Amino acid sequence: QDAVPGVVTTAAAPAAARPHVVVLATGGTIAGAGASAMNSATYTAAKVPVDKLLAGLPELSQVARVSGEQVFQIASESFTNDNLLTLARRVSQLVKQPDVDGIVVTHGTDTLAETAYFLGLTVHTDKPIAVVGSMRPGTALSADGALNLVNAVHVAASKDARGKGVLVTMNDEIQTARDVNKDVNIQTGAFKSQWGPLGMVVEGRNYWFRAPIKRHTQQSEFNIDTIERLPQVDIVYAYGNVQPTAVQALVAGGAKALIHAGTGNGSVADRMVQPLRDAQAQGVMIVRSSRVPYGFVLRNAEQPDDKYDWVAAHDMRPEKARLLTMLALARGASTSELQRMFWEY
Ligand SMILES: NC(=O)CC[C@H](N)C(=O)O
Repeated sequence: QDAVPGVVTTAAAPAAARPHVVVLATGGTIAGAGASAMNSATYTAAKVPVDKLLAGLPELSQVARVSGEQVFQIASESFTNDNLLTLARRVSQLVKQPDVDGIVVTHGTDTLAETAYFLGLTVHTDKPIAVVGSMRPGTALSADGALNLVNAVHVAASKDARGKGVLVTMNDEIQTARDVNKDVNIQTGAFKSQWGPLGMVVEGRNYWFRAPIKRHTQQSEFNIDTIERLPQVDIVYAYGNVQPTAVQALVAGGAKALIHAGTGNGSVADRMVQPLRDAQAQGVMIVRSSRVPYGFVLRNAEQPDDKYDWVAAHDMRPEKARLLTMLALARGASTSELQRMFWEY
């Protein structure tokens, strides 16, 4: 066993032949605990430490040599840009180690898809990175975390998962980080992609049906090893009777870009167009996304993006559009470069 402080090795010897998977724990419901087995929705997230999580799953040792590190112990709605940078840097360090074959990140489900997309944009590796959470705490009846975690370790340990970027293993499905989102907030089948999962993992075997087509990991122009900080990018939500108050406050608060979570095909209320253009005149980039979860935003549909020099977020949800825009601005990208990135990533 490796005598690294804070690292627990749960696999039994002879482990050398098995792939080595590092589980980076960040909190969430997969580390949650409730008062009784009936508490499937009322419980405290981010309670159980990673060594206890791994020790409770002897099945893991059949899959891989597993070590665990507690990176954070938080609910994922509280994730900050600093958390993203810290986590991505640690993943990047680990994947460079020849003795590491794959990475699992355990995460609260609320912003799991954001973190997974960020890792896929910034970590350069062909080693599998599986991000996983659960919808029920381990103390609940029909808790889903145990199998989700075993599946994540299996995928992270798999040669056939190499080169497929960051994957999300929830509810027996293997999803690509780019496409997947939490679309249901109370059932175990919570993670969906409008373009469909890449495959499934069942009883320790991966069944693949397709591969990601968009740029990620090794083909990405972003690299966590060279990113020092992320610029402030905020989201403004569209709704009936919306007023420019939020736009003005966010610009005054230092936003370098605004993601407009528009109605329909990224439409913008007539009274919001000038406030957004005023923000832009102060150097704030404007990105048009949609609050509608499925479909995608087209350039120059609903608003004249060419004329205004606005960017269309394609099929990226506002919260994921924020991540790509931060990374683009950190590289000093122009609006046309950011538009290219929305087509490519
Ligand atoms: N199912 C969950 O993980 C939700 C718990 C918590 N809100 C989080 O995202 O961390």
